[in-house]
Amino acid sequence: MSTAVDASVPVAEQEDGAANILAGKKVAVVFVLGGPGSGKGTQCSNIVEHFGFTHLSAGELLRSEIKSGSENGTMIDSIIKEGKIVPSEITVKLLQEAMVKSENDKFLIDGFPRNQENRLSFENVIKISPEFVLFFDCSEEEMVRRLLGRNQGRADDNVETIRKRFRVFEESSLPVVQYYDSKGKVKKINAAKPILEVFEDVKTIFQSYGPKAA
Ligand SMILES: Nc1ncnc2c1ncn2[C@@H]1O[C@H](COP(=O)(O)OP(=O)(O)OP(=O)(O)O)[C@@H](O)[C@H]1O
Ligand SMILES: Nc1ccn([C@@H]2O[C@H](COP(=O)(O)O)[C@@H](O)[C@H]2O)c(=O)n1
Ligand SMILES: [Mg+2]
Repeated sequence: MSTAVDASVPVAEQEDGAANILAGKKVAVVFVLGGPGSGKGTQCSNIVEHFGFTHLSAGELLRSEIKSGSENGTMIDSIIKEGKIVPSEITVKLLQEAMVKSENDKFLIDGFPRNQENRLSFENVIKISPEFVLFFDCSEEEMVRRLLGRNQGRADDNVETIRKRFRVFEESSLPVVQYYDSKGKVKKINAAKPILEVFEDVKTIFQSYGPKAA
């Protein structure tokens, strides 16, 4: 049975970068951003393995919602195929449910916030400030090559939708990165290098979180 979500739970610690409380539990959040195909999911898997975070991909949660046959599934499906951004209340609710259900107290939130509406909705509902924002920087040319070679059967990995996703990334997601940069919270990674080299740089950033518990 899933735990009920109570958005009215008081949040005791709200300072920037501090651990916060979700449903009575102190949790730390890292937002993982970068263009489509920059390697967010790939590196999150490595971070989970080495540093014991729970990986929550907003895109995966939305794709699961489609597969579950939920009442919002058809709407989410058409938005994803258009490369657009799903209304924040849906995505934030899915993230909140996943966080409340998890036993972990440290989360990588991948592909979120995708726009300022996402950011404000998370701030207002979940009331947690990220420890930092991990930003994967990669050229569009390289990202297209990766997406077209991904072969995971994703409905949005086609040339037409990829073009739209890049436009949304530039117009809606980069301003979020700039917002967090102005707060000194962005840790930028050169994501154009091979996977293991990118992870060497990622490891340096996560060192203070210590190894995964045995
Ligand atoms: N540094 C890298 N060098 C070469 N290929 C990579 C690298 N990182 C990831 N890839 C490959 O590129 C593809 C996209 O990677 P991944 O799914 O991690 O990207 P993403 O940022 O999560 O994309 P999306 O936003 O579309 O979910 C995958 O096939 C992955 O194996
Ligand atoms: N915050 C988000 C995240 C994702 N989406 C939609 O899902 C698509 C796939 O996301 P990935 O991170 O897995 O690439 C994305 O293009 C959006 O359509 C969203 O709406 N909001
Ligand atoms: Mg991904």
